[in-house]
Amino acid sequence: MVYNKNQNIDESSENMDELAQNIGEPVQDVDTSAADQKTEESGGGMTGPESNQVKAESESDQDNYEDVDIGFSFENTSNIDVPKLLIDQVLGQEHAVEVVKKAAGQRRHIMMIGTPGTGKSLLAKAMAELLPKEELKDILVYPNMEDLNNPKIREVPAGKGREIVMAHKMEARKKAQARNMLMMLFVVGIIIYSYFVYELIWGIIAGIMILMLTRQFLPKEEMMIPKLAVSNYDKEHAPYIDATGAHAGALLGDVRHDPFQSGGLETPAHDRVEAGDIHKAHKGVLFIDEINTLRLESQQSLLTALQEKEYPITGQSERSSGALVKTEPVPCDFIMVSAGNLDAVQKMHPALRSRIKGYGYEVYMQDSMEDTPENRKKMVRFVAQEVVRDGHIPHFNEGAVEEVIREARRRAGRKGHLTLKLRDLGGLVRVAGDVAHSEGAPLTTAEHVLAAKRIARSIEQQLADSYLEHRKEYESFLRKGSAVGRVNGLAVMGGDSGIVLPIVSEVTPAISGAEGRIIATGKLKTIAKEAVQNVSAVIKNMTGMDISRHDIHIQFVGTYEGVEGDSASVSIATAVISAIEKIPVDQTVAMTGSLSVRGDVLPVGGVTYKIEAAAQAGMKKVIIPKSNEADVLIEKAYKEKIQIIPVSSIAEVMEHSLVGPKKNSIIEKLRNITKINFDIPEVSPASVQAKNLFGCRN
Ligand SMILES: Nc1ncnc2c1ncn2[C@@H]1O[C@H](COP(=O)(O)OP(=O)(O)OP(=O)(O)O)[C@@H](O)[C@H]1O
Repeated sequence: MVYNKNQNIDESSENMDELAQNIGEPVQDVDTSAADQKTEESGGGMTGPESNQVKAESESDQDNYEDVDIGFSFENTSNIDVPKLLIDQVLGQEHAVEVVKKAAGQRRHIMMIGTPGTGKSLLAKAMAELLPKEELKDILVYPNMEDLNNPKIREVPAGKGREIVMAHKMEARKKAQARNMLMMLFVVGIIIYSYFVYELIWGIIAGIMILMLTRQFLPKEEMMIPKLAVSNYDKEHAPYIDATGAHAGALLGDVRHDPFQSGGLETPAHDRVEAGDIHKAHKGVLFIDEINTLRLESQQSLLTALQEKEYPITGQSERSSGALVKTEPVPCDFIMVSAGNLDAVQKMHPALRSRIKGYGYEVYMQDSMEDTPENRKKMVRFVAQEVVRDGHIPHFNEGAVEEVIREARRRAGRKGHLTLKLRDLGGLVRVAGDVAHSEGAPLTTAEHVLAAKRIARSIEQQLADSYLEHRKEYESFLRKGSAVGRVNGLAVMGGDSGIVLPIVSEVTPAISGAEGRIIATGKLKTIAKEAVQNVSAVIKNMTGMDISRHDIHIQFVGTYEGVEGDSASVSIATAVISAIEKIPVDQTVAMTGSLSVRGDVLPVGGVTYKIEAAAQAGMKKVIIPKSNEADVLIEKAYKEKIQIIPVSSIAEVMEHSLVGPKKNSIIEKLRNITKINFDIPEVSPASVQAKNLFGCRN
């Protein structure tokens, strides 16, 4: 089934030619039609004999993008069975599922590393369902008459704690009632006696004083009632406690401050004890996302709790009366599921990491799965699950599910894969359902999903649109003609929104006698800075240009949020070479690619989003790394707007981006140096994933 997706395209890009103006750099109007014709003849911009074949292949890929063969027919997702157990609802994380099942049986800790929204907390919840309910316990805090500041702790079977507290309350009430009755009789006796022997007023005064003294000195039954610190009454399964971002008190337990402390109005110490997440997770699962954000002291205490399986509760604030109180050790035999990205591993307390390594499993979460009939079926089930979980939106018909799968392909960013960033995809399902619901439609259809795609745009996508509008309005990038030292680079924001990132270079003589410098501006972060250094190596070593007495300025225009990643290195190299050699760059071309120090163009992330951004911005051609070619899944309407040029080397980049006769000599130079190794080694999906995890975005 094919739907018209043209609604998604920003139509304003139609009139962009009128807007192109000279900004800062001298712009030359160059007739590029000859070059266009040449690229068309050579098979859509590719050079070499395999170009026609590649074109045919990419066409068939793009057709695949349109067709979604689920392999079976269904009326709507209400006909799809949703598994009862959460573990059976998890998609595409077979390894993690296996580990969770194993770890639940052996009570082992797990660390899950991977992209947000791929099911880490879902798996932790699923693990809690797998733990035996019979082992659950309640935890009671009792007063310790020998040392009131050291309350006693008792562990009882789940549900029993509530019964014990109720029994104590009943007992206390009965005792209090009997005592009060006796006291009343005594006081009435005194008043009557006074009335007859002395005067009534003395009897009333004596009665009030006796009542006050009794309140002060007689035992207070309420104070002896234990506190139910952890209750598992009526729990369907073992507890799942999410301690993400918890402060020390919430994580390890706390003792509340008592402003009265004495004089009969105080609250007994045991009654002020509050269990922490580690105690509430006793016999269950404690989930901590971004564990590295916990303070080091909290991580240390967590480690003690993991080792000892019990941890006393004390007041966390030194200035509180709660700090005087410390309970007996409180049981906390939980399974810890920690999660995060690679950063979490690096910044985590080494002893805690080593404990998990030694007594548990580490799992790397997948962020895409193969686009097979089996997995497409799972995607159908996913949509059904999300509809059921939401509980308010109408079920999806077959066409709507196909549209969701199409989007899953696009978001995967890898040929033949479906995304596993399912939280975001679930968001699309919910918005589509909301659209259908607001229209009163009985089922969610493909049109609702398409409408949802327009509505449910991430902040980054909206920001990217706003950038594009501003940049068009203020002509921050050119879309016509050519300019020296100016390149339309491409970047990704937030993982799913492409933007045009203009890069400008200028070469100026260095201060007399001083060594030339490379000055890059635009809030560059570590990898981007390194990329600039590598590019300078390419320029020095490969072109043989003498730049030792020149300063090379590289400016990333309008990058107020900073730049990270190395995928602009091809654009930087082009801008700098253009500036040094005074060869103009075709401004109808946008480009992305990582550059090796040998001049090879290496793959980058987010290539589909970048191409779409280039098309939306009005570019005519986009240069991408050849090894990313298979990842391109752009929507049909964009395909008609832009020509994709896959390249393997910097020489090819120059061929397709520089204009004018002077370009041939530089291309020749670059070709001679890079021809030794034109074949780029296949990049493993894992390395691209790792790169994404480390946040390489531009
Ligand atoms: N692999 C999956 N299978 C089925 N549903 C999933 C999967 N991954 C995510 N989801 C859906 O997305 C929701 C959010 O996922 P979850 O909170 O588990 O992600 P996460 O990896 O823990 O993300 P974060 O690190 O941001 O907390 C789940 O409740 C579920 O609806």
